[in-house]
Amino acid sequence: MAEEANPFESLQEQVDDAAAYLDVSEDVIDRLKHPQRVLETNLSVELDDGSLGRFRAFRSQFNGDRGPYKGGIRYHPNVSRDEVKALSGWMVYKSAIVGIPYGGGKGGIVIDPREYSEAELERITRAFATELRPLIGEDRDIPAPDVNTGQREMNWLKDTYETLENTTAPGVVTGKAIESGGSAGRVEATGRSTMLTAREAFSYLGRDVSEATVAVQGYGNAGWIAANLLEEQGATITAVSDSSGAIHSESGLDTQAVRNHKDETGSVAGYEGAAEEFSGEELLTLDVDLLVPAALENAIDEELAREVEADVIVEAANGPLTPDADDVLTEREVDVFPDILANAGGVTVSYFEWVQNRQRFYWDEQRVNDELEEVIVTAFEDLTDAYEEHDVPNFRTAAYVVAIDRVVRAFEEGGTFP
Ligand SMILES: NC(=O)C1=CN([C@@H]2O[C@H](COP(=O)(O)OP(=O)(O)OC[C@H]3O[C@@H](n4cnc5c(N)ncnc54)[C@H](OP(=O)(O)O)[C@@H]3O)[C@@H](O)[C@H]2O)C=CC1
Ligand SMILES: O=C(O)CCC(=O)C(=O)O
Repeated sequence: MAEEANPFESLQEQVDDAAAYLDVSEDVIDRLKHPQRVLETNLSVELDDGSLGRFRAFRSQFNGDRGPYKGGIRYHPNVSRDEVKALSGWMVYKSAIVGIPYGGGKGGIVIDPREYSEAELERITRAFATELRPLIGEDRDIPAPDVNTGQREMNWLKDTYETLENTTAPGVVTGKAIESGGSAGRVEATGRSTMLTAREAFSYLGRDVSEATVAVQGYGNAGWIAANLLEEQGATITAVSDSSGAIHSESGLDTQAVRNHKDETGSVAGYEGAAEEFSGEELLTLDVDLLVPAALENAIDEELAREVEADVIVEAANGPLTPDADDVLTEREVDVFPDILANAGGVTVSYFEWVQNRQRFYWDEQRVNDELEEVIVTAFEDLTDAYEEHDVPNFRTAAYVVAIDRVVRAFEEGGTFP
């Protein structure tokens, strides 16, 4: 089996690919390929049985030229220093392409949260918040949810920070519950931008997403909402998967009923409305119009890319394609619309949440969704304009051309120190 791609090297390759189309010096590009700083820490937390749990945790602050570091916190056994570095770099270019005033950061704890009680997870999260406290702040670095974290963890982070700082600072994290200062529409935002990107992509390609058949890998926050909103657009969701495997129905799955089944049983497997079940990997090579990877990095490598049958890929996950897979799909003329645009709804509505927190003035869901749509449609146009203007091989490189140019301009116009 081929060696797993290192996501940090993937990010660096993506930056280099786009830099070839920009008139920017090598040292400035090099600066855009390395994080500013990475916190690595070991959390010591008492477990329910009285033993001492030890957990490695990271926070990478990649680049702050366009604003405070911003990005989620992931709980997963595969979290690593290089994964967090890559994810924080992707945040830089994501914020830039949608034009929101943030840099990029990302954090994570090496943990399988399913093995711990809620009380243990709270102590672990509060221990991490204590380590993060000197680095984060409403104008410094603003965490948010990612894989296996959500409103609950964000509330604990905020509460710990505010207690230690003896202040109120709701904008120190986003993705909070509404009662703790969260924004309407944040839970749905990542899936919503995926749907909007797919809608714009199909229209750009002279097609209609309402007529598309769709397969979605991953049925968590990003995947299930994307599936649900695409179904609402009229698309037929023929297959979805989670870590237990994939379910399939040629006539279309009822996404809400699948969600209810997963809430009750823990997985999509066993959903009675499915005609058949197969491995999660098989879902990625189904003959569908649209494939939405919404799980983890490196879902599609070079070998699998040769077997992809979808016409269009819209990336809800961060980094689901290895650079080699990207090359194969470009050669095979499969249109890939990149993560830094397609899942940018999460950070965009996080930005709206932060604005609302700073103003202590809250918007209704319609306003959030309308503003999000405008941001994504504008960014999509910026991306396709760059695709047409530069002789780039694919939409990912076009997105990076736009994003890198914006970060470089902020750096150069902001001046260098000393
Ligand atoms: N949450 C957010 O706001 C944002 C998330 N993202 C990105 O979206 C992706 C998903 O995150 P999110 O939805 O938040 O995370 P969740 O933890 O909510 O969901 C992750 C989903 O992926 C599934 N999964 C894991 N491994 C596999 C696999 N091998 N095959 C199929 N499915 C698998 C999980 O299965 P199971 O349920 O069985 O565990 C789960 O359904 C990540 O790349 C994340 O960085 C991007 C922007 C914002
Ligand atoms: O909402 C945010 O700030 C960031 C979400 C995130 O981690 C991501 O976009 O990958």
